[in-house]
Amino acid sequence: MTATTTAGPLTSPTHAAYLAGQDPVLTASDISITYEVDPPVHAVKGASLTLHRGEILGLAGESGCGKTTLAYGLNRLLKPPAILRSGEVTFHDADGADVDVVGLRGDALRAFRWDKVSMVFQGAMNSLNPVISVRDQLQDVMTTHRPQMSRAARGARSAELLELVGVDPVRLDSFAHELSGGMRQRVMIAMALALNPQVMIMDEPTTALDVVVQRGILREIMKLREQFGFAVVFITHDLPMLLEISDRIAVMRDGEIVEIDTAESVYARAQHPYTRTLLASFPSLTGERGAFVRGGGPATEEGEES
Ligand SMILES: Nc1ncnc2c1ncn2[C@@H]1O[C@H](COP(=O)(O)OP(=O)(O)OP(=O)(O)O)[C@@H](O)[C@H]1O
Repeated sequence: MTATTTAGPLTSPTHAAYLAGQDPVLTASDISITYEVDPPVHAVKGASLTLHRGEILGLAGESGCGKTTLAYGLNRLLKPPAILRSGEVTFHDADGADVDVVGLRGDALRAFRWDKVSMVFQGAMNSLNPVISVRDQLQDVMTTHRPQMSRAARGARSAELLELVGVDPVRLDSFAHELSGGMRQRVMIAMALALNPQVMIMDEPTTALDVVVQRGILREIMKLREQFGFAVVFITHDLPMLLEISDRIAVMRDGEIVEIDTAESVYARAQHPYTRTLLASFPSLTGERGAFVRGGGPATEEGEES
């Protein structure tokens, strides 16, 4: 299989066939982001991506290649010294409206974040507020974004959210230090799910966790995606993990997306030398792949990680 373009990321006819039936939910074109430090760091250079409704798009690449910066750009979370130098981001709402994300300001921007596109940040499990209970942290999201919701409805939704992510609602009264790392991360995912977003951006959501806990959480994310149909941008340097969970994979190097294809094509016929180097750097890929997460088995229960 040969590359279809000389400029832009490498891709394949398999990818073109995959795209045929897809409905975009988020389109980013020609995104360039610079950290205005001395000397400036051009962290993202003309990256374009389309995320489709309900798909898991993996964003792979070594540490420092610009994955987090691009994700922040998609969700308008960049802070100085980061500057979006060029590019457009369009959110294609399920109600049919196209939203110019770069142009959003004030209340419209606050309403967009969490409501339409939510994010699970790198190291998020350590960003739970230590002096506020899980209940209050979950309810905070609803009080801010759904002020019309009754107290009873917020309470019921908080319990439901914990159940959805595989945490016993008895934990609503817990504080962060009383929870395992896996449980904390599940709570962060519950917060990101709270408003039924159409897109979730997950930046290394399981990297700090041991492998069994990691697997349990990945299975939960895939199950929730099936159930609610949100799309996911899943960011990690762990390419084998992405091969298991993603529909498509974009490979980023030095601020550019160098290859984008279906997970199957990346695994079987990676075209870019950098993608091949990344694949070769994971010896585990020579063995069985995907059996654990995709192959089912019981979802991880709370007790498994305590
Ligand atoms: N606040 C900052 N000021 C200056 N440069 C920065 C800043 N934050 C990130 N960078 C630089 O921008 C580039 C991209 O960083 P980014 O964190 O987006 O990469 P990444 O692929 O997400 O890596 P990691 O997985 O380690 O987070 C790197 O060269 C990084 O050093």
